[in-house]
Amino acid sequence: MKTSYPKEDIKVLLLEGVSQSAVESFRRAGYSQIEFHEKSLPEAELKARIAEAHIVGIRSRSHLTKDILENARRLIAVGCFCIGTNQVDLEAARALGVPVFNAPYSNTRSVAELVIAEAIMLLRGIPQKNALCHRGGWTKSAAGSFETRDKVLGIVGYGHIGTQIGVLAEALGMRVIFHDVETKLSLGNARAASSLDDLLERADVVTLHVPETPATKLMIGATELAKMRKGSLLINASRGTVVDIDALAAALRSEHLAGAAVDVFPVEPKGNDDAFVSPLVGMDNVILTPHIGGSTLEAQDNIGIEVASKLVRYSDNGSTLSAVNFPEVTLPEHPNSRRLLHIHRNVPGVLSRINELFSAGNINIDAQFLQTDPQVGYVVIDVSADEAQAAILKDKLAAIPGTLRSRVLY
Ligand SMILES: NC(=O)c1ccc[n+]([C@@H]2O[C@H](COP(=O)([O-])OP(=O)(O)OC[C@H]3O[C@@H](n4cnc5c(N)ncnc54)[C@H](O)[C@@H]3O)[C@@H](O)[C@H]2O)c1
Ligand SMILES: O=C(O)CC[C@@H](O)C(=O)O
Repeated sequence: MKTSYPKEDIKVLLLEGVSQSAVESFRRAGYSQIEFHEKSLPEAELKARIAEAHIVGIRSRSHLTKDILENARRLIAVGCFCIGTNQVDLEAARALGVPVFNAPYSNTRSVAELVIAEAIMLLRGIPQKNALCHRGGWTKSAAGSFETRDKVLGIVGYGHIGTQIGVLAEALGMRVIFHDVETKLSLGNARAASSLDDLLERADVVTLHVPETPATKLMIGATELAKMRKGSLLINASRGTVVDIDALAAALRSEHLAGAAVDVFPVEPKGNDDAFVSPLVGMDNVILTPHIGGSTLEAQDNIGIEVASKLVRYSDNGSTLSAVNFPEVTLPEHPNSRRLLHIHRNVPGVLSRINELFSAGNINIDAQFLQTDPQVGYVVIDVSADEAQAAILKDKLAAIPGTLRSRVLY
């Protein structure tokens, strides 16, 4: 059957060592042209490779800017094999008619477990004791070493990760407070702080779980660090842009903070062979981890399956359920119809032009699905048409002013 993109011609580009479970999912779904890279690619190479690809899968390192996306003429969908989607210009992707998918839940438990472990380690002063032992030292002392029980944990960003941390922390006997821009249902005995400042002033351990947005950029700087309790601890496993890292280094040097655990950095190495540079390097009371909060085999395996299946579903069936930048439609299968997709700028008149086209051609519409957002309209039309009629319809759909993409799916 003639479609706009026969499966065997669809090129899938997978970067940053996404789990093999993703590769297997694409193969099982009949996709054979899969290009896999262990690392992110340098910008020029990324631009060249993505220009050939129909589907691209990335993690947090690859920045899909407007320029790169506009150059990716064949691209139909982007998969972020992680939670964060800040590395993709979502508006630019939407304006080009390219939905972006992610895995909003699959690694949240892994991050929560790491944060709890770090809170315990920091409260006990283990990072510095461990470092000293490695240098042949010995400090058998209870000074600066505390139980978690009854300590106040301040969670900034009480979403999927923040709430799980709250539940785990309460099981250890911690008192949980949180700050969020949205009104959130408190789980267990957690209580909303009256403001970020209130949280910073009360918490023994502050942990950050906000997304990277303009509002969270440098949300924790010198002023906020100064508001934290003397001897308190900071954990950042959200995004490197959320904390002013030089101000954090200064707060640790002055011993205002007793320690920190940092998993994400304003500038991160592109891959495992590149050097890591940070003002926190060499500080014994800081746990440094290479952005592995969500990197467990379980999480990566699940993310691979979750995001690949969303991309396959979109490519095979047109469903955009859970796309982060695009009108969402869930589509039933109509194997006896032909399915056409039309993505357009949401301007008056496009839908009537589409429908006129079918009535003029005396083509029966078996089912039609429409979803719009203020910028983009997405119409899926199942029709009784033969192969030649579908091809003609596709060309006519493509010629409607305001069209971003059109496609014969099956
Ligand atoms: N280190 C890692 O490996 C790793 C793994 C997964 C996620 N992350 C990061 O963690 C972030 C949070 O993940 P999640 O699944 O909990 O996301 P989420 O969307 O479920 O929760 C984020 C919460 O932050 C709140 N928020 C947004 N802006 C805020 C602001 N300015 N002030 C206060 N609260 C604000 C939101 O309302 C929401 O409740 C992700 O966006 C990602 O960047 C890191
Ligand atoms: O795997 C990654 O590169 C990012 C992990 C994490 O920060 C996320 O956003 O899910």
